[in-house]
Amino acid sequence: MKFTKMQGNGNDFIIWDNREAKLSLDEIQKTAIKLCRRRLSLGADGLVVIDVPHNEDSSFSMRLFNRDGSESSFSGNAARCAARFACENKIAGAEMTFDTTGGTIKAIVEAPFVTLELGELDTKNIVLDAKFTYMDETLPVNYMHLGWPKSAPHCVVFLEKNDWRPMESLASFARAIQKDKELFPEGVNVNFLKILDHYAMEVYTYERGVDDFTLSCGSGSVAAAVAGWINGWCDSPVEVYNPGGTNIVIIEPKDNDKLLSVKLRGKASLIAEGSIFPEAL
Ligand SMILES: N[C@H](CCC[C@H](N)C(=O)O)C(=O)O
Repeated sequence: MKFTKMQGNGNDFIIWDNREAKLSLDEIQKTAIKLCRRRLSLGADGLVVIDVPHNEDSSFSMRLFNRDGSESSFSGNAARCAARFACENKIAGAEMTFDTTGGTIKAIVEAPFVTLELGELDTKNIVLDAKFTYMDETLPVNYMHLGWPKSAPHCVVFLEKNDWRPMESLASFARAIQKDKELFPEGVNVNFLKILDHYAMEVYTYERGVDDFTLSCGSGSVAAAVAGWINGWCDSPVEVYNPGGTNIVIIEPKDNDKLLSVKLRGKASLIAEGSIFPEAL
């Protein structure tokens, strides 16, 4: 079994081209769980599966399976990696359209950078002015779903710029939010956001399906930038600093700010390609 390893700002993925091998969904989910184990196997935050396109204008389709085998409908960093993989392997040109579980998107590859055109986000579906309380502490939160038509849930938690609490305490807060099955029946990615200035923010994402902080989350960066923009704290383009690198989020309002056209730009780096031995599985 041949693989490619890639990373987008430290969010690392194993890329599996399923166009010929045609593993079943069940086999793919089992493979994701086995291969993503750190130290025991290849190790990654998720497995990206490339397959034949579903639409005439698309060059390929992609799906992302988290390290616990669950599927996410939308991933910014994984989509950038998929686009660069497709370009390097001549599955698509440098400007391409491809299908994701969260809808058909466009990408432009200027290696190692990739810009994704993610389509339009309807602001009426974003929950503003919410709060979440855990262990006697209440923090302001916003939540939204990203991906069209199937979407991934994101919660943005606002921290003060000088809030330097340990990551373990943020992790406990994130897990408490994830446990709220009434608000988030499908689980949720929790993004902690600190506004640095009008064009820059710091974001740490505790990811659903990984059950840990990743070094970067592309969709989390989009959710945080959109929340910052909607609350009037930042303007586009927003530089989102994740521990693993920087994502740029470009937001263009349309129809009296009812719709936001969103682009995500960042690195998608090639690490290695090779064969997986049966013992890795
Ligand atoms: N890290 C990814 C998101 C993975 C999504 C996932 N954890 C979920 O929604 O289940 C990103 O760059 O957007």
